Amino acid sequence: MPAMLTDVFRGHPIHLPHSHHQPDFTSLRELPDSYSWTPKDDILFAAAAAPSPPTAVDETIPFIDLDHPDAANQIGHACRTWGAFQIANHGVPLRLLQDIEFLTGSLFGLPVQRKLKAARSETGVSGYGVARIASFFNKQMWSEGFTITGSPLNDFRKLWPQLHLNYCDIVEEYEERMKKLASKLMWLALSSLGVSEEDVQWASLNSDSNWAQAALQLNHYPVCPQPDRAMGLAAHTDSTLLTILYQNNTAGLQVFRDDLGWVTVPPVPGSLVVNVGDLFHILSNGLFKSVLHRARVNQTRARLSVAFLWGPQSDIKISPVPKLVSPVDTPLYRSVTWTEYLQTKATHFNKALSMIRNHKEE
Ligand SMILES: C=C1C[C@]23C[C@@]1(O)CC[C@H]2[C@@]12CCC[C@@](C)(C(=O)O1)[C@H]2[C@@H]3C(=O)O
Ligand SMILES: O=C(O)CCC(=O)C(=O)O
Ligand SMILES: [Fe+2]
Repeated sequence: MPAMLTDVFRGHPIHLPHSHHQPDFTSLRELPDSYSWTPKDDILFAAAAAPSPPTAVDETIPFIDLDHPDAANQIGHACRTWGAFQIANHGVPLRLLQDIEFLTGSLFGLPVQRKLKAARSETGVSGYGVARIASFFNKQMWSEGFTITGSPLNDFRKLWPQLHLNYCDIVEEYEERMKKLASKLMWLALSSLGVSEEDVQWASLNSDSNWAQAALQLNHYPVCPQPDRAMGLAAHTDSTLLTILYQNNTAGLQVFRDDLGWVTVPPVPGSLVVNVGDLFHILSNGLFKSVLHRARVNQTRARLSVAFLWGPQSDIKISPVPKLVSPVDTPLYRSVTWTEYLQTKATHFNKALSMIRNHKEE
């Protein structure tokens, strides 16, 4: 049995530079110093868009209708240029999106003491706590999270002694739908590069995606007294093949483009955001860009998001598709399993990709 996502951080306990306790966000009228970010705490904190012509002001990630006959090429283009896009006609029922949003709101609305009953351990993946990347920053993020890997039954029983089974059903249905959608999106994106199932042996063995696994990350960004100085979730790329993100009707997600700076992804009710993760960047031999993104907060509305983080089972080695590597070149990256990559990231954070890059012989 290959190691599961649940075990990846056994040897990589999280060490937070600040107090481990979640504050009671609702009682704070002023941003405590430990939550006040400056460019010193994150070099890209204030990276504004470069002065640009007026037409570029509203530029944001592409919005793609999956029923459009040219959807595959549009997805491929978005993966190469932005590393992110939004989708409509994705087939996930609106009712299910509303259910997962309700579940998320209800979870974070519980009293802190109850949430802490399901606190994530230092070496664990699942449960309530701050994002794992918190250990790489001196300042704290204005958010709380809940990660689900495998069955949420044990944790949910602690959170909702009465209603946990209903909530487990919602998570199960959501993950089922997301798995199918993620696999569809991956093949659409690869087909735009002329890559088909025969070219990716490990993925084509099983058409029902039994080679994949996922984590669900629920995020809550409470209303913030001084949003300009706060950071909801600091800039990062996801380690996944693909991440499918649902955001409630409150802006906050931003993606980074070298030429544009931070660009806001406007919430479009009923649509989903798709991010290219580091493993897809590796698989595509660097053609698809894993998108640097972050979440900002605001003064009037709490924000919720649900990220479906999707990648291969832990025994699968990901390496650049041979078809995408020129015969005279070496592949850009060495092969790596998701577990190995997550462990590299747990130590080296945003340098993880460069750690597994093949460097040209001089
Ligand atoms: C599968 C995973 C991806 C993730 C680490 C994790 O084991 C579970 C949580 C995921 C998450 C969600 C918030 C942002 C992120 C960088 C983090 O700290 O935890 C991602 C991780 C990732 O993609 O590397
Ligand atoms: O809340 C968001 O919009 C981003 C969340 C995110 O990036 C993540 O959970 O990995
Ligand atoms: Fe993310």
